Amino acid sequence: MMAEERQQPNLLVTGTPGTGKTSLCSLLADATGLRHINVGELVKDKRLYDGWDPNLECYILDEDLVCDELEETMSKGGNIVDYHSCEFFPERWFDAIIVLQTDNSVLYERLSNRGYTAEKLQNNIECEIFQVLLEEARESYSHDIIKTLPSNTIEDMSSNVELLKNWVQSRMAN
Ligand SMILES: Nc1ncnc2c1ncn2[C@@H]1O[C@H](COP(=O)(O)OP(=O)(O)OP(=O)(O)O)[C@@H](O)[C@H]1O
Repeated sequence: MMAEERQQPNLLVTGTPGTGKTSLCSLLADATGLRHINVGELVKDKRLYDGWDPNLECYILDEDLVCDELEETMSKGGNIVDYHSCEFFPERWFDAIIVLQTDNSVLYERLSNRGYTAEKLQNNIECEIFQVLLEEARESYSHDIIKTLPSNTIEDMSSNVELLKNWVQSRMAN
């Protein structure tokens, strides 16, 4: 289904682990009534994986299984998808791609608090320094639907929720 046939938009919120995707998506879902889809949780719950990566300490998701699982829901619209990758989703699913960005020192602090191994910590900090998720989004989606938002402070989180809530509402009014 093309974007214009959806009554409610689909958003993707992406960014390096720890930038605040889940926190933002959860608040935005409450504020808009849209459905929050945490892809990491979905993969675990429905076993949509293909093994475990011991280096990155995460499941290796099966992209085809994930896309098949989500197709019907996404075609109806009204979803906020939360995941630290974006290139394997069909381009037609999304009306907006939000890339959260966090300063290295702030991100380091957040990820250290999670008890990550040194290797995982370094991988994630490098991912943020090299803007891996933003590049991935730019390679996969039209640049005019991509928006970067800062996610350093609670004030950032509130203003991001407000901005995206307004965007969703104006989109639905049209
Ligand atoms: N804008 C922000 N200001 C201050 N703290 C934040 C902000 N965003 C998130 N946090 C905090 O940072 C931690 C990580 O947030 P969250 O789990 O939402 O990130 P995530 O990007 O979804 O991570 P992952 O990809 O690993 O699931 C949480 O403790 C959260 O409370």
